Amino acid sequence: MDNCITMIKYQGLGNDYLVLDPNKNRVQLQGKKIALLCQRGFGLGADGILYGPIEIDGKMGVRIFNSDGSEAAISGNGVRIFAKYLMDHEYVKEQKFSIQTLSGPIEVECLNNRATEFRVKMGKASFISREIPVTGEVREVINESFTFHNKEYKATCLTVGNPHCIIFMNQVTPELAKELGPYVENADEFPEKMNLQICRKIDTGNLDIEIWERGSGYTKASGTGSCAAAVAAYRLGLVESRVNVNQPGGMIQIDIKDDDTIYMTGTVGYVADMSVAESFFS
Ligand SMILES: N[C@@H](CCC[C@H](N)C(=O)O)C(=O)O
Repeated sequence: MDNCITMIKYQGLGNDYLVLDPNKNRVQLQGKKIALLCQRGFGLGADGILYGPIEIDGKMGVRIFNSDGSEAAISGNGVRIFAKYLMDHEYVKEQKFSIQTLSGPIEVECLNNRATEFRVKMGKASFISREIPVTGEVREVINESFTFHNKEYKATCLTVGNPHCIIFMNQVTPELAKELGPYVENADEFPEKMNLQICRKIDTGNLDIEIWERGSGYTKASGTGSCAAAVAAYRLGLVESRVNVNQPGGMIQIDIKDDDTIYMTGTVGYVADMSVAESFFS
């Protein structure tokens, strides 16, 4: 049998990631191999891969890859999952610590003794076109008309370390997210592509979203997507500063502070240790 590489699968509200620890496996990650590993037919199946702990800017960090092999600067569910991995494998012993990502340092706090719930300081959002990015003159992209798949939509775009497009609707369904998602993800107005959340306001404390992720497609949950939907709804005066974001995989709670700092609270779960054929990496 091939020499095996160990990977550990976790999920955050059904948004599943494989953790590959280079300190335990001598392997190099390549984009096309990531896509193969994440396939749910020929591979292990996952929405992405978390590669770490590695050093980023001199601190303990993680690199985040989508299932198509593209790299993301940040993943909300991914950060909670990686925080659990670090505690499960005794890289950290404190309840509060920081994880370095390509989007910068992310402060996490473990909320229980089983390391299955975390509160994460996700930083601040920006609606400024140049920072998201969205093409055209520099402006805040709020309730702006876009045409996707020959139909006009009002969309609010923002970055929470990665780019998000929020479209409020009276009804959200997986089918609509899957139909609209690829057009939004690859629209010419979004030079670094785009994550889409279609969003329905339930009341001033609850939203319902369906998700199409840049580089991963339809997923059951998104931490950054939850942050983006909550902040967009708050900016539009639709919700209070504490919002439960409901999605197919469960609920993520978002708190927006007076200084606009976003906090995300949500659960994570261990799934399995997996031995992977070395041929996946050669
Ligand atoms: N599921 C993640 C988002 C992962 C990154 C996203 N696909 C991107 O490319 O920006 C989350 O929980 O935030």
